[in-house]
Amino acid sequence: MPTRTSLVLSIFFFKLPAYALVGLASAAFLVVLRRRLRQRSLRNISGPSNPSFVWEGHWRYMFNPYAYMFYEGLYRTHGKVARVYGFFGDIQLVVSDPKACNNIIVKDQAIFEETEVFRFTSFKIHRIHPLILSPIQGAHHRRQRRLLNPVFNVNHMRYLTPIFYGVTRQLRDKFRLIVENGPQEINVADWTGRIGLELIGQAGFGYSFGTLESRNDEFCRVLKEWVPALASLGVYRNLFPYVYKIFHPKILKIVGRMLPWPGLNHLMDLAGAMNAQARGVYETKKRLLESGDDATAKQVGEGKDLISLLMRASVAVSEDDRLSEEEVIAQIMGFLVAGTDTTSSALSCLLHQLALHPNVQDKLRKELEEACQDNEELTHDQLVSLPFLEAVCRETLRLYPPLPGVMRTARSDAILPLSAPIHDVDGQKIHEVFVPANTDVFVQIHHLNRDPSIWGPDGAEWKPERWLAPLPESVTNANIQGVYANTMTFIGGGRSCIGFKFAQLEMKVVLSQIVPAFRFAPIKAAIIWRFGGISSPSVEGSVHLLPPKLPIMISRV
Ligand code: HEM
Repeated sequence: MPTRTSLVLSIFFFKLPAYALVGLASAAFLVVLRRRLRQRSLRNISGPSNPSFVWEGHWRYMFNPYAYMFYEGLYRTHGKVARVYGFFGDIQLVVSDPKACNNIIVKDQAIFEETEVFRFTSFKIHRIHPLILSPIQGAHHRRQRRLLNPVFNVNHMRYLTPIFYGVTRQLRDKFRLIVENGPQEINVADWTGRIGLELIGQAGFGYSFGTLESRNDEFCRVLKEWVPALASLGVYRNLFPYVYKIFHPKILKIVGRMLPWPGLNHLMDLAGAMNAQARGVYETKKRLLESGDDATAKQVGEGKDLISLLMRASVAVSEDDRLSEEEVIAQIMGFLVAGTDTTSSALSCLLHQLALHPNVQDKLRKELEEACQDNEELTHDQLVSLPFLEAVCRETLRLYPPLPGVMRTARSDAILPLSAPIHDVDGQKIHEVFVPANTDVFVQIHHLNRDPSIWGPDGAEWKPERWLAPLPESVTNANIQGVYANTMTFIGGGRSCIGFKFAQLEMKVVLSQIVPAFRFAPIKAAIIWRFGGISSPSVEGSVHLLPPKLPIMISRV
């Protein structure tokens, strides 16, 4: 006969945990079943079969540096709305139909919100405060945008222009030294990474990272590795929202460190480095602002940088609207993540195209030389009025969007109208797609921006001249509601890129200084532009994708 104590012990140690496990498993099964039943209408959408039901579906192909091949195949075989599989057979949609994309990003933005996976993996991993780029939604997000908008307006861009020139002069001097004794091969991706960080440092935070003086190379690497490191977690990122809801972040941090999972450990190291850097910038700024106007005037950027403005503006508003210390640090981190690698990728790509198209390069050089006859450094207004410079930037950002896609989740049932009907798996025409609540959708900016039915049969070619004539009617008719040049490169709606004018100005200042001074030519090896999270170049056949490599010959003009 079992004693009373052994009975209690067996219930406590064996039966209760077993019941709890069975309970949890049954609850998870019911959740999955309910979702599958609700998603059954999506099975009619054309798409590849599920390579692994239980675990990762297509995520292995969608989030790796070779993802561009998968998306290309998907687009060619299944068209502008394709069904793919995620975690435990979850159905997701990859969309590049213009009307459907407008609905997701603008018209129904209240329904299609940032995915939980993005919110949790990106920022909670290091327990940083919610920031504009991440979990915050609704009123909280609008409040932060309200505070940030003025620091990104055109007037402020005029103030920032001289800061951009200061940094770019440093780059030009470096290039001059490199080509002193004749043409040289340089890794453009490395240099654009350095200048991208220094520009955001000085103009964004009034802080020099010293990347053009060969200081802080390590931090450039951290930023370049962040998005690929996130993508490398693959489908396992789906677990994060659940574990974060159940366990305390401190426990997760300790457990995360102990897990034999190099990808996660690496991501935590990167997040730690970014957090420390962002805190360092904040502390420096705070000290300077507290020491008064004289000290601020002497710092890099003379206190006109975005974060100084934000901190001052934040003091001036009511207590409820004020950004807390953690929120400002979060903004710094957000700008670092959102504004460095993206601009670096765009600039690299533009210089690559100029190297491949010497005629375009000459034409751009001529326009810049003529404009700079009286003054080597053009004002903001002069820069934005140069038609060919504008055309070259637009064409690059259209054809090679640094962020090739964004992800959203339908918070409630939604209907996606289509600009042209698609055929379901039975060959029936569909004019709209019913999207059940909790379905993830990927807006495929890369394919939308080069769609031949919008941009014409040469939509996939780099032709800056297309912007010098009126655009075809098909572009106007597509009515793309992105904030930039009939494209979704910076998306649209309430979550559009707040830094899109900043990014364009960076690109234009850099080009205005280096194109008249140097000639860029391709090397023999082919360059491949890969994307998983962010577009980045590498030499064809190269196994090492990080750091990105874009070798180009540079010589004096
Ligand atoms: C060529 C360069 C850039 C590109 C292509 C780009 C693209 C984008 C895209 C597509 C988004 C939306 C992401 C999503 O919703 O999932 C975004 C958001 C954002 N970007 Fe950019 N970006 C660029 C440069 C910058 C710069 C230079 C800054 C800051 C100085 C910046 C700050 C932000 C912020 C703060 C958000 C979040 C906005 C919000 O959630 O309200 N970006 N960007």
